[in-house]
Amino acid sequence: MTAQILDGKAISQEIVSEVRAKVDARVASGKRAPALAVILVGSDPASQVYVGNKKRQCENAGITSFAYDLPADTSEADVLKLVAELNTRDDVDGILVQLPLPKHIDADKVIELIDPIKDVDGFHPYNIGRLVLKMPLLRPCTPRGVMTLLEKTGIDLVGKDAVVVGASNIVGRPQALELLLARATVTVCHSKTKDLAEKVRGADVVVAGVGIPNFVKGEWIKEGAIVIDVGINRLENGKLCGDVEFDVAKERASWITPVPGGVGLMTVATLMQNTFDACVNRLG
Ligand SMILES: NC(=O)C1=CN([C@@H]2O[C@H](COP(=O)(O)OP(=O)(O)OC[C@H]3O[C@@H](n4cnc5c(N)ncnc54)[C@H](OP(=O)(O)O)[C@@H]3O)[C@@H](O)[C@H]2O)C=CC1
Ligand SMILES: Nc1nc(=O)c2c([nH]1)NC[C@@H]1CN(c3ccc(C(=O)N[C@@H](CCC(=O)O)C(=O)O)cc3)C=[N+]21
Ligand SMILES: [Mg+2]
Repeated sequence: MTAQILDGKAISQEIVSEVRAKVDARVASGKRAPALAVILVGSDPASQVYVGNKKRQCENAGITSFAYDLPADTSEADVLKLVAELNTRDDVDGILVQLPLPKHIDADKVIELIDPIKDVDGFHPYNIGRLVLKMPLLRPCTPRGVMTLLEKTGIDLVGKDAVVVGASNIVGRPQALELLLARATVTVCHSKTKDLAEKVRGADVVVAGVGIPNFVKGEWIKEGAIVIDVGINRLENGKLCGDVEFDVAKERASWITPVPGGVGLMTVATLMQNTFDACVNRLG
């Protein structure tokens, strides 16, 4: 079987247009547009690309964005002070602190200070806890974006065997919780997992978020499986590639996401949805 491509570019544009329509209706009713504050500490080139994409999609969605580009040597105390101030500002609905932060700043401490109602990344323990307890509020963007892609296949996830490769706080763990909420049977794999190939071979749905190019071999993919590649790896030749051996996997999968043009774009589009939702949650 040759896979159909799950087109993150087209689907993310659809999502942003839907948010735009809701923002326009909101503004037409006399309310203000949603607003997102984005904090970037330092000048990591990949982070600059992602933050640039976020600002551009805010414009497309009609969402106001406030950029806080801080030098790499900004103290932890100053970042915490900024978050505390943004928590109190009535004209800010969403707060996003771009990760990774420089080593001298404790990211967990910064995330925990964000008011959960403004936590559009969905990383705060409160929002993760809500997802665990089957009552999600603001859901992490990447896994929520993956669920949107899975919906677009039209395939019912109920009772399907899903394997998540990677168990990080921002990708693998919340992805497993999302799939469980959708009533799939979920296996979460990580660096200590035995017989990874065998686990992937049994999967109807594979989500890979590891950070190693071509780590998931195409030959492991079950005929007809859905393959979602969250990995973003930059090769020495400057090209981006995912965690899945795409060319081989696409000959076995029913659906597959490309890199670039897949999950990354959905992450940013989902951030627009979360920012709209956070605004409505706060202000109606
Ligand atoms: N498309 C998007 O929007 C996003 C993409 N990404 C990309 O996704 C990838 C993962 O990111 P992130 O989750 O932050 O990465 P982390 O490094 O935080 O986590 C990687 C996970 O992969 C696991 N892992 C590492 N080596 C192996 C191995 N040999 N076998 C099985 N599992 C392994 C780790 O296991 P252990 O827990 O045991 O350490 C860990 O759980 C990266 O390429 C990143 O760039 C990230 C965020 C958003
Ligand atoms: N607080 C926080 N929230 C995040 O959501 C967050 C983060 N920190 N740190 C880093 C990861 C990674 N991430 C991506 C965003 C956009 C693309 C993206 O736009 N990708 C495009 C192109 C990227 C390119 O050209 O480099 C694509 O895949 O086609 C990828 C990855 C968000 N993350
Ligand atoms: Mg990480």
